[in-house]
Amino acid sequence: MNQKERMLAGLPYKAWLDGLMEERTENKRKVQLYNQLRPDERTRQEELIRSILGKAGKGVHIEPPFFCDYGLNIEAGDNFYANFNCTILDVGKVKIGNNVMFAPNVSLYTAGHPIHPDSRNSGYEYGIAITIGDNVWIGGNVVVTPGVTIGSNAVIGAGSVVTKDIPDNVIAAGNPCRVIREITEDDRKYYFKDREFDVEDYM
Ligand SMILES: CC(=O)SCCNC(=O)CCNC(=O)[C@H](O)C(C)(C)COP(=O)(O)OP(=O)(O)OC[C@H]1O[C@@H](n2cnc3c(N)ncnc32)[C@H](O)[C@@H]1OP(=O)(O)O
Repeated sequence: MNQKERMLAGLPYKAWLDGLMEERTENKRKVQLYNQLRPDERTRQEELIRSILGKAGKGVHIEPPFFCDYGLNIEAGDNFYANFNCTILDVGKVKIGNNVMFAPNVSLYTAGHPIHPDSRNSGYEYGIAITIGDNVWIGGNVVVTPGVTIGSNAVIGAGSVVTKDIPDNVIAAGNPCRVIREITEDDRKYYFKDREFDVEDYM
């Protein structure tokens, strides 16, 4: 296996060999262009983000500035929205489901380095896949660490550091991120805490 194949297999690999550095440079060039587009250049934004991401469903919008290593290792479903300053270290695969929203400063880190300093200084690093289900809302300043899966319909509270898998249908928050409670039918009619919708078309 070359270093790229090792990287994608979640094995220790060296990030500057076998064309990986060139791929990152090419991606950074596109990302820089994306981040410099004017807000009204919607068609160009859409074309460029589709050429950066490995896969993108219908209605993907990522607010600039956005940062990622390769782009190609990110798969986003339909209706993906990421607010300002999203950082995705996509050394490993990142799979994002349908109807997912990221608040500002969400960071997904598939990448990591060995713990022991001698192993770390060898230059080997790794990327372990991150998976986000459907209908997930991730609050501002959330960090997701390598290998985590966030279940469908989950809400991740602002400022959380998600170090372990989060099941479907829960609110989870904190550092480390833990389940606060399940989301149930009772949540349907509220838009914030005990404030009920005053409109009919919210479902
Ligand atoms: C796409 C975009 O751009 S979105 C715009 C950006 N907005 C955001 O990032 C806002 C994100 N919202 C949050 O983090 C909210 O706190 C929510 C959605 C998690 C609140 O969910 P609720 O069910 O209403 O939780 P509630 O406020 O009742 O709190 C329940 C408990 O969790 C705690 N809690 C709530 N949010 C957090 C959090 N982010 N971190 C740690 N603890 C939290 C509360 O303090 C409370 O604890 P207690 O029981 O000890 O008193």
